[in-house]
This record gives sequence, structure tokens and C-alpha cells, in this order.
Amino acid sequence: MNLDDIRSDIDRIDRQLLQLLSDRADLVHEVGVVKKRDGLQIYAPEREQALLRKLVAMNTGRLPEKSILAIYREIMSAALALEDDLKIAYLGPEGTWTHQAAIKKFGHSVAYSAQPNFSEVFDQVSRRKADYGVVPIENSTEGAVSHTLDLFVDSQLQICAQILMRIENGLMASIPREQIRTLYSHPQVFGQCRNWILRHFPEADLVEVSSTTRAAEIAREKASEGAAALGGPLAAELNGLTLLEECIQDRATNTTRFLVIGEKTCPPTGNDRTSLLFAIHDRPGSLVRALQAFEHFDINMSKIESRPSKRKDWEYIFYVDLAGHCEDPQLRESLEALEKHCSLVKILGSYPDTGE
Ligand SMILES: C=C(O[C@@H]1C=C(C(=O)O)C=C[C@H]1O)C(=O)O
Repeated sequence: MNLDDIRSDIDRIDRQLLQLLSDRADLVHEVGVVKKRDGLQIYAPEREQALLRKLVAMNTGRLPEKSILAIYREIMSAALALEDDLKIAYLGPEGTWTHQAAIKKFGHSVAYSAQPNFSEVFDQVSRRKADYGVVPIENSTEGAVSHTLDLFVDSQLQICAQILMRIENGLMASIPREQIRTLYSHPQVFGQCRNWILRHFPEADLVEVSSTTRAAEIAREKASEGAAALGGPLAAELNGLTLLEECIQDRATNTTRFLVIGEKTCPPTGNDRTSLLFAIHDRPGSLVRALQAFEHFDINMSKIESRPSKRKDWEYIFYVDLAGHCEDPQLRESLEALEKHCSLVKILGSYPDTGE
């Protein structure tokens, strides 16, 4: 076949694809009508998850899993945007890792709303100015994002999905490396790059700012004072900075887990994770007995964190992640057992235990 013949075949397939996409959008619209009638949420992370898994398993062609996921993310994003003016709040400005995680989950067709800090993200969703929020919860190198943990204590919002994202930070500036005197970044990123900073910039001042994109803005504005930023490539690109070095985090597999927060949690998918917080009575053995509630019902606990309660000095709140959905009978029973040892138990949500 010559080039013209092949291209005319591609044109024919594109016409079919377009028709199929349009037919698909009509069906998603029908689903939307039913959901609105029945008072259901338009966005269904459990359905998206199942669909993506099924598509990847069905795929026998030459496109890799990553491409199938990216293409379908955008197809679903476009369909969602037609149904509802879906708005997603995230920690801005544009280009932060949280923004990139939000796009990974919701695609490019929905609306995004940049917020100056995590509490504003919670606030926007609580006041229904945004439908969902995206917040980081923990990083595989630096650990918990404590501000996010604290915000869950007084919030009525629920977790409905998680996003796992590989974080590759870089050094960015508009000046040569030798002129750098001050490094700007988010505290989490300083923690992820601690050894690299000690090796390469032991003398530099480190200044914590609200986000990596804010750091990049300052690196642009204060270049003449020797400013540089640590963050993601998108923040560099949006601020016209040069990436002087890539992948500077101390661990190559540096990954952040982000949460999608909304008004409702997600129905069971068969592979779920449940997050909750609890406070124990101040007496000997309380924590052991609380945790035995999980062991007794054979529930796997994949994570535990503690934070000061902020109500009373030296009183703590524990955050745990459990395998399973809060509607699973076994998990329900273990939570009932847990309540006997606690002054507070709050389920933060159950959601698919995958990262797409
Ligand atoms: C179509 C649905 O609604 C939304 C759109 C989806 C899609 O485009 O496939 C999937 C899940 C939902 O976020 C559905 O729930 O089935």
C-alpha cells in the first residue's frame, strides 16, 4: 500500500471513531439523565475504575496500557464535562503536582479551580463551590502530609478515590547554577530532596512556600537575587524557567498518594481501601485493644499515623487505612468492636485501592 492509500484508511477509521465517540457520549448522557432523576452523583469512580481495568485486559493491539488509560481518561473527561459543570478544586497555582494529579484523574475537559492552600480546597467543596477536591495525603519518601490529615477531623467531606503519582522533582531557575543562593519549594519537596540539597547546595538558604508553582514564580521574579525553585517540569515550563537538573529526589520511585474528596464516598468495587480516624481513651492498653479489633476480624491495616488532637495537650488522633470497604460485613463488625475502645471513630471513606 502507498502512503495515500494508508492515509485514506486512517481517515475512514477516524470517521468511524468520531461517530462511535459521539454515540458513546449520547449513552453517557442517558446515564446522566437517570442519575439526575435518581439523585445520584454524575461522577462514578468505581465504574471508571472497572471500565479502565476491563479495557486494559481486553486490549490485544499494539497500544501500551499507559496509552489506553490516557486516551480513555480523556474520553470519560469529555463525557463528564457534557453532563455537569464539574469543577475540581486543587492546590494552585496551575502546574503544581496536585494539579497534575487532578488532571490524571479527571482529564482536561472538566473545569479546575486553583486554591491557595489545602483548607481552601476543603472549604470550596464543603460550600459546593467545587464538586470535588484533590489533596495530597502522603509521600513514599517524606511521609504524611499532616495538614491534610488535620483537616479531616472537622470536615464532613468523604474520600471517594485516590490517585498515585510518580513525583520527579527538578532544579529550575532562569540563572546559571553558580549564581543560585536561595532555593524555594514546598516543605514536602524539600523533604523528598534532602540528601541532594545537602550534597549540591549545602550553603543555600531554603525558603518554604505554599506550592511548587509558587516557588517557580518566585524563582522567575527574584532571579537577580539568586533564586531557584525545586518542583515539577510543568511549573518550570509555565514560568519560562530552565530545568537545570531533573530527578533530584532522593528515591527514584518517589510517589505521592492524593485523595479525591467529595460529598459522598464510593460504592464497593471488590478491591477497596477504607480510611478512618479514631481517638482512644487515656488508659493502659487502649491502643492495643483498639488495633486488636482489626486483627480479630482478619482486616489488614496498611497504614497508621498519629497527630495531636489539638483539643487537649498530649491527646492523639490515629489515622488508619484498612483493606476492604466499610459496607463489607467483616469490616463493619471490626469497626463496631473498635468503637468500644474509642472516644471517637470517624470513617473518612472507602474507595478503589488502585491509582488510576
Ligand atoms: C457513564 C457513567 O458516568 C460517568 C461517565 C463514565 C464514562 O464515560 O464511561 C463513567 C463513570 C462516570 O464517571 C456511568 O456511571 O456509567
